[in-house]
Amino acid sequence: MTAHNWIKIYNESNISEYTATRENETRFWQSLSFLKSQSPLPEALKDAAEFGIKYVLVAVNEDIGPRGNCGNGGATDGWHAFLKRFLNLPCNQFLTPSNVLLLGEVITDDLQQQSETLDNSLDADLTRLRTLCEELDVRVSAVLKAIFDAGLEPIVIGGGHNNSFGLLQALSNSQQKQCQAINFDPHADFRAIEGRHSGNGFSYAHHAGYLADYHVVGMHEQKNNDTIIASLQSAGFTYTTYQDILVSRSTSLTDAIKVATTRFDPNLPLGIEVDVDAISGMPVSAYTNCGFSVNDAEHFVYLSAKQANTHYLHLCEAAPKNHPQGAAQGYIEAGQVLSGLVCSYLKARQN
Ligand SMILES: N=CN[C@@H](CCC(=O)O)C(=O)O
Repeated sequence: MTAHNWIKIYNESNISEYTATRENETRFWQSLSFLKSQSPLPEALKDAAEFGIKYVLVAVNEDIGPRGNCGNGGATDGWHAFLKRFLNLPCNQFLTPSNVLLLGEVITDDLQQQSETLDNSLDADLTRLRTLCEELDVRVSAVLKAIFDAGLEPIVIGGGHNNSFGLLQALSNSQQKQCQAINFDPHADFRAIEGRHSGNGFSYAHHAGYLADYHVVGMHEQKNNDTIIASLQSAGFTYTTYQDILVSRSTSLTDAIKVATTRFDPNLPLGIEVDVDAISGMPVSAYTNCGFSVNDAEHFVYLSAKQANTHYLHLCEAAPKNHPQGAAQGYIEAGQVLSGLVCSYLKARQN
């Protein structure tokens, strides 16, 4: 199976349910490009790059990873909330996404379907969820490698943080180099090599030799056990805690980001990771009201994306249906936040 088998490529008909028009304004959906070529994905992406495309929006609609991590479902829907908002933003002098390709979705439907009846409180079902997550890794990695090989920057939205593994594997294989990642997240996602899930994307990437350096911004002191912290430290990786930034205020968010950006090797590729469960009140797999603000997250993305060696943005774990006030509110808020983060990335990369 190749990358082409694992992608559902969008055209206008896939977004018509989300879009509206307004007189005298051009909206983002009217400025974005679709992949029109009949060629296999790798060639079609290279053609798109030649036509001036720089950024690629791609979805991974799944919640197998968070459920395989003994957590809640719902991360299947972040992408749809994002589209509803992002596609209808007005193009203007601040931002017009004319070099952005709306590629589509990594195919997950069959895996999601197989996972539907699995109960993560039962050992056998948990093992099966982790096996399905491994199958998903293969697809994410294949599609993302084709994007990186074409010299394009993916913006990956949806699903659990498990997909950091496929992203880092793809980037490392494409560049033939180890990678670095900066992660805005209360969780280090450096759990044991115990079967794939959303809590061990970075430990697996390190174990497999894809991750050379890693810094977690806003790691929460009460959301990581001793084994996770010890494993992170023995890998030589670092963190700045939520408590450092927002409780004792012994450092600022800006300085916490600079710990990584000043230390990281400019010759190695960098991935920007945001688990939106870092943000207070977000509808996510693991809800918190003790987190960062939306504009903190936007600042994280903006400042990190200013690094010349940045290769991707990954926004994961949004689960609109888990909003305490219901799905409708969850869609509105997830859509706004994910759109704000993508715009912060594009603005940082384009200026
Ligand atoms: N990517 C998230 N990782 C968290 C999950 C927390 C939760 O679902 O409650 C972790 O492993 O701790």
